[in-house]
Amino acid sequence: MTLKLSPDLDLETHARTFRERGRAHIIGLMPDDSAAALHGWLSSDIPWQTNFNDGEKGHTLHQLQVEALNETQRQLLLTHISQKAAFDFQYVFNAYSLSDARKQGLNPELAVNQVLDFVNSEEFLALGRTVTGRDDISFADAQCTLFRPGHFLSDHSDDVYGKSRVAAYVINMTPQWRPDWGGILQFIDQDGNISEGFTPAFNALNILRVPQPHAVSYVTPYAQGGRYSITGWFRTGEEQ
Ligand SMILES: O=C(O)CCC(=O)C(=O)O
Ligand SMILES: [Fe+2]
Repeated sequence: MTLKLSPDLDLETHARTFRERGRAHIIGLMPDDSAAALHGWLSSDIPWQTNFNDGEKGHTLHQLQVEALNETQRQLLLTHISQKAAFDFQYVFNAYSLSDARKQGLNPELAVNQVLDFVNSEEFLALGRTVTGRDDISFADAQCTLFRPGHFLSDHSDDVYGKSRVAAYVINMTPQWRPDWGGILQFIDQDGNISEGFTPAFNALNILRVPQPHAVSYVTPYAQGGRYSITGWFRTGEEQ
């Protein structure tokens, strides 16, 4: 199954919205069969890791390491993360980096790996160039993410020195979600208000200009089913 874009996307309208607001929300990104295939890969065989940060430093726990924690250790880790989140940039969520897996030759048998080729296909990069108005976009990196209850990503702007990020993209692959379950992609204005929020959706693409303050709100304990996405950045220069 090769993933495709829907043939009838109105990219000029999204480009105008992006110019005006610094972001765009594109529904019906792929034909139904592509969306169903991607959803199948995301909800079955991914070796999810747990990503969290301690200040500037990112940490990744592999599934076996998470399973090896006893209840006390798990609670200590979560308490530590919550305490840091009160005052500092903080995140915790499940992820599987397609870019790192490709570089390291990991799990070559997984069908989901081909999503990295999809986001680097001429048609997906052309979509990114048209919507952002930036012809110099040359590649995209990608990771699968899964936010479950207790996961969040606090206020940040995606602007990392040396990464040449033009815009972030988030392919929403969550079949069922309610806005009051949390996990909202929130845009934070100068007064600290939420100027816009995108609720997890199915087969929709968010594109957001870098830099701009945004966050993924805390996923409540009663959220069902998981918030699945493919996330990455449209970037310039040599692929790295
Ligand atoms: O998952 C999302 O909606 C946004 C993720 C994000 O902001 C990031 O990974 O930097
Ligand atoms: Fe971000």
